[in-house]
Amino acid sequence: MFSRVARRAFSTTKFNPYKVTVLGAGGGIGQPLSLLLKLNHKVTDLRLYDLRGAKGVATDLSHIPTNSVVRGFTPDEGDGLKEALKDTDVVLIPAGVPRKPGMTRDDLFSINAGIVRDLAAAIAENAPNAAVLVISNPVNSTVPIVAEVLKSKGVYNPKKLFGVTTLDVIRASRFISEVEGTNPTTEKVTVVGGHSGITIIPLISQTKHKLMDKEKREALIHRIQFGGDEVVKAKNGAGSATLSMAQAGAKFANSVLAGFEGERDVIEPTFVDSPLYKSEGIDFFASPVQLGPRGVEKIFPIGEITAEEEEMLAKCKETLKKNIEKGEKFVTQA
Ligand SMILES: NC(=O)C1=CN([C@@H]2O[C@H](COP(=O)(O)OP(=O)(O)OC[C@H]3O[C@@H](n4cnc5c(N)ncnc54)[C@H](O)[C@@H]3O)[C@@H](O)[C@H]2O)C=CC1
Ligand SMILES: O=C([O-])CC(=O)C(=O)O
Repeated sequence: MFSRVARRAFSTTKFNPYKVTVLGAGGGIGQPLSLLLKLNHKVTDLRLYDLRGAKGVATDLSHIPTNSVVRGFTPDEGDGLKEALKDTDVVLIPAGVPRKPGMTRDDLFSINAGIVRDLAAAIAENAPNAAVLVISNPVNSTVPIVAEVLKSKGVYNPKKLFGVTTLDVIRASRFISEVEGTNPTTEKVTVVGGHSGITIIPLISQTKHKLMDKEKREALIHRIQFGGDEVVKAKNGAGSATLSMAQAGAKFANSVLAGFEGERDVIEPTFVDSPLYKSEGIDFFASPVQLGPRGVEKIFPIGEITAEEEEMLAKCKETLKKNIEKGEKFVTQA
């Protein structure tokens, strides 16, 4: 028997029927990300796809008594990719290879570009209205690849394509709290630009710690920019960030769903098709974005920054432009 309170809670709980698909669900990020999505009450239909292992992960997660049905798909039985994508609302893509020590994210391009291109083509065909959240590196290039594929199929909606840069944002909160001895859960740092090394720009001048001394600030910025390397080095050949990335990906997906649900003031920095520096040939840029029922509602400019940050921005733009063009050309000049 339910108690009166429990019965009331049960009868008034509203479940929104969102379908979410993870491509690369059997991997280091895919598995914990799928677990976190299984725990998200906004998700009712969770589809997990991978070249291998997705069925086992799905069966395992299916025993958790949350509101979603979870199914696993692989290419060996029927058209698994098609079934995983059919009319889904949100697709997260952590498919692809991770770094080993000594590699840059750009070194992953030769393998991951083709993986992401082919998955984008399947999305265009089976879920043209889905929000696409790209995790696979190098994000600065894989997001433009997805855009070009969707354009070539006539289904590109710039309001629904996102490069997930949330890991930079959560790292920034954590690292600044370590430096300042504060509570990481209340630290907010706006991180703009892209997702690799010097293209990652944490705007410390816009935090409550803007008076931090120069040496401390420079070390903090460097740690945020190269936080990924810290994990790659510690894992010593076994891959890159997976658990913190799963948390970041699940957080961002939850914000996209909150936007779909019409929640107000859902703002997340993310790498999107952006007007901010288009006149300089930079088609994509990460800055705070308001999320809503149609995806991107509003892209905020980066606001007032210091001369030091202006310098970082100039360097970021140079690299970002090349990374974006590399991705675009991979599709358009194929
Ligand atoms: N955006 C970000 O902040 C971050 C991005 N990453 C990137 O995420 C990607 C995945 O990293 P991990 O999960 O650690 O790698 P992983 O190797 O553990 O998992 C990747 C999974 O993708 C699957 N896969 C490969 N090709 C596929 C295809 N065509 N279709 C479906 N699945 C496919 C593999 O079978 C594997 O299970 C890497 O490119 C990594 O650099 C990693 C951390 C942070
Ligand atoms: O460093 C990597 O290769 C993975 C990644 O993008 C990150 O941890 O930020």
